[in-house]
Amino acid sequence: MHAFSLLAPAKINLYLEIIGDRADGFHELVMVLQAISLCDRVDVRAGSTERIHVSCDTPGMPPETENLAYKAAQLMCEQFPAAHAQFGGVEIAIAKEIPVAAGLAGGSANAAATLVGIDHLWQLGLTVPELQELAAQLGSDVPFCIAGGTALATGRGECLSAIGSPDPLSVVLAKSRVLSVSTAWAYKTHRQQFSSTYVTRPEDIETRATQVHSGPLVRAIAHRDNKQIGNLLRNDLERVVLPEHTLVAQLRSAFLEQRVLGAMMSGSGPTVFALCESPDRAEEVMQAVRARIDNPTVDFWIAQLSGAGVQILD
Ligand SMILES: C[C@@](CO)(OP(=O)(O)O)[C@H](O)COP(=O)(O)OP(=O)(O)OC[C@H]1O[C@@H](n2ccc(N)nc2=O)[C@H](O)[C@@H]1O
Ligand SMILES: Nc1ncnc2c1ncn2[C@@H]1O[C@H](COP(=O)(O)OP(=O)(O)O)[C@@H](O)[C@H]1O
Repeated sequence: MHAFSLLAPAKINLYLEIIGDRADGFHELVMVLQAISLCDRVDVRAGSTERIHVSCDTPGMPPETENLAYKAAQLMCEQFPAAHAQFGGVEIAIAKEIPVAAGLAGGSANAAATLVGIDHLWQLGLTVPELQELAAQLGSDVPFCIAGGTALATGRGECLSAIGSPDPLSVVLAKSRVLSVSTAWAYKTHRQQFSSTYVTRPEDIETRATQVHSGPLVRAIAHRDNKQIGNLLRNDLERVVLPEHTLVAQLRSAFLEQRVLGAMMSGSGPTVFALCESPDRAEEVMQAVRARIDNPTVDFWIAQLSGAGVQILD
């Protein structure tokens, strides 16, 4: 085959606790990451020349060589020069459904799909852990995007362990088109304001990760206790983003007024999500929040929690 089409799912964070600083300048995290059914489509095909080419149907994307999919292809060319020489360059076409810079890991998902697509195109037969190791060189969230589903993520987000999966609950997403939050800014501001609470001893970091792994949220997920899952959502970055961006805080409150299972900002935002028991309930909640917020810059989506990662389409 000279071409593969892949689905690249977005993620939400059900849990994001900032534990401390890392020597590499990043933050030590404990997260529960959850794939959702909102997907980009990534087409990867053999190129007619040696070069990498990335096209995308969405305006406002970074220059081609800054695209995370380009960086993923470049990494594969560097790591597998013989396959690159044998099969030539790659052409990548991205059809975006996942909003850009939303806290939903759209770019990371595109990079993960590119790694999987090139693995197939060049018949490398890489394992999931091998793909995840390459993915970690591209960004903290990229390893998760390879296999998706539900996972506990530690380190800077790249160390993954499997946990149970929740019911395929419905999720309403809301994001303003005019708001953007820099991930680097969010973490830096958190450090400036809250580093006095950071844990520094490696054994304490380990203990905290273990506590979350065997703790209430992971148990609620394993028992499919939807009410508890909603109650136990946590995102430490809300402490810096909500005071700065009142619309994010308003969306979160408007969802909670609808008595959803739970509502929270995803990642560094600005997307806010709400968990609902069914697609009908999600539709009802979306209509009510849209009317309540009455802001034409806010877009809404309905999706489902998903057990999938990057998928190759037939
Ligand atoms: C906040 C989260 C939560 O899932 O997601 P998004 O909001 O980006 O979707 C992630 O931690 C983002 O992951 P990702 O978007 O892959 O981040 P990276 O490119 O690796 O890092 C972007 C910047 O965020 C900061 N960063 C990221 C991860 C981490 N553990 N500590 C950090 O301090 C660093 O300043 C880094 O330069
Ligand atoms: N393929 C891509 N899709 C989306 N954004 C990308 C992509 N490649 C690079 N980016 C850049 O990555 C940044 C983060 O975007 P994205 O991955 O969508 O969100 P987030 O990191 O908030 O989850 C954006 O500012 C965008 O310029």
